[in-house]
Amino acid sequence: MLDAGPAFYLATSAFVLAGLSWCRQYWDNRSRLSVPPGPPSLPIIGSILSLGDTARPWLAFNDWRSTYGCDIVYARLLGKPVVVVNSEEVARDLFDLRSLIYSDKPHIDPEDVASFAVDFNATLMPYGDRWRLHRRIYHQQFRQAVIPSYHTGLLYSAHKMLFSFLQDLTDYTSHFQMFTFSFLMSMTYDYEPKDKDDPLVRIMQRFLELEVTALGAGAVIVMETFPFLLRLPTWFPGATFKRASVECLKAGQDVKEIAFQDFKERMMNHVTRSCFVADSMNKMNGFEDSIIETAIKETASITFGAGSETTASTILVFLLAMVLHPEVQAKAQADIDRVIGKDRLPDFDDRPALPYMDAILQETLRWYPVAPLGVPHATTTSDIYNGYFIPEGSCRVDLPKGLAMTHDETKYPSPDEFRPERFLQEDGSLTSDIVPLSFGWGRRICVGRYFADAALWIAITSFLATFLIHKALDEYGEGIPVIPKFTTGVVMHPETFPCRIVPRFQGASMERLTQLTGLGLSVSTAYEF
Ligand code: HEM
Repeated sequence: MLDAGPAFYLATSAFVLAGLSWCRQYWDNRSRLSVPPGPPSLPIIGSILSLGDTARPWLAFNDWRSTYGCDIVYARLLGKPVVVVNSEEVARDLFDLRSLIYSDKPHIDPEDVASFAVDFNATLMPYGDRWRLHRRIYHQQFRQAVIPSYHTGLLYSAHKMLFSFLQDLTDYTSHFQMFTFSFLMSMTYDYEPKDKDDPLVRIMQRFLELEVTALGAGAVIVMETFPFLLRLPTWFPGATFKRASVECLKAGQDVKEIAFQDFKERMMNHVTRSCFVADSMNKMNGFEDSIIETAIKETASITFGAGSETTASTILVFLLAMVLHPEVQAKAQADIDRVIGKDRLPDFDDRPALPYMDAILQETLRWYPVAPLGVPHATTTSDIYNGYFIPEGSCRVDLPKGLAMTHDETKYPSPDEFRPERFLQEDGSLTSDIVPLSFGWGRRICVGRYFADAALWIAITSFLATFLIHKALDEYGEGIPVIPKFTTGVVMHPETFPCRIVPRFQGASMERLTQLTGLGLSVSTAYEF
């Protein structure tokens, strides 16, 4: 090789020079390139004034798309660079095709107590080895192929939800919440919560509340990505925030340890069945390897937070759509009666024969995505996209899928209307559009999406098979109008609305439901509220 001669050295030098010249040109271009268009920026506050309703930033993000005529918009918000991705095409290009650059998450200041409180949450975890291990554990348990193994458990939780409705036809929010608590706790720890006050549920909820509303996921995302949201309102003074951080740290310990230790004790006594923790510990040798055991403990503790509010909120959106659209409800119930009849309840085997129910589910996810901003991604290096410079590191890349993507008029005409038909072909079969938009993108796409899909389908189909929902009546017997209003936050849901839920069939009773479910449930074993 050393004797390769002048030709070799000349070729090598030419190659190196060409490389250097390319790099030079690249850096020169980069320094000349501008960031994507966006709202005017003032010193210190950046573009906050252009946001309008700061509690619903996705509305402004969506407007910026037409104002700046671009699907990718750049803004500085109180010193933080934010790149807003406003179309499916750009999201696919960046998050799917350039996932190596766009899979990080906004970094939480390590000095902050909050960073310890939520550092085991995969949703917020920096892109790296720890996240990869967590993702592998989730993937093993939630990949599409294993979802049928959860069907029996999901069906059981859905049937319990029906019993709860028969007991109390008014408290629909609690029934949907309890449905999610039931399937998440039994799927994760083989633990069946007795009621909303169940001690393990309370521990999980306490952490979730602190994480979402007081501190963690919600506030950290808000703090890191939309700090203007924190600075504007007066109800979030610094002292409260510090106290909440410490509380969240303690709650985070509880959420990891208590349910896991409870599970281990039951396992020692050989009274546990297959579930997320049991299967992961067995498959990955968690009993021998403390790093694996810790990762399983952490991943398990997050399933409740990641899956409960998102799923229950989506079912509430469905309920709102049904009260506003009796014609959709009637069509779905006619389908259910035709396929299933009245002598049994829906099962997962019925799903292929009920495309209209799937269309309702897809339309629900599209109409009001419950996580309209998704969870922000961050770039690990700078990038050039379509001639625009995307800054490195601290750049937060947001996903306002709430409106820009799921309400894209070219793809979904009259996007504010609830029309399940948009997901059906002329012959009544489903289109290939499955709205993955609600579940994120690329390597960080929601790892529980197939599981959530199964849970949502069985919940809404079982509900429509058994109950009717109407407008509530005023004192004159007139229907009370329902005006949709939504909470704000990282996960949002419809505010409580008046409605009247009634059993579909005469003679619907606990006994009849016991017969139909075949699970031996009775008044005494249904949830108590
Ligand atoms: C309707 C229900 C659900 C919705 C709308 C939803 C939505 C999302 C979204 C938007 C993300 C962020 C994706 C991104 O960063 O691009 C996410 C991440 C995640 N979700 Fe879900 N989710 C749902 C249910 C669930 C369930 C049932 C589970 C688990 C049992 C789950 C577990 C997770 C986890 C672990 C992540 C973090 C993934 C990662 O960063 O690698 N989700 N979800």
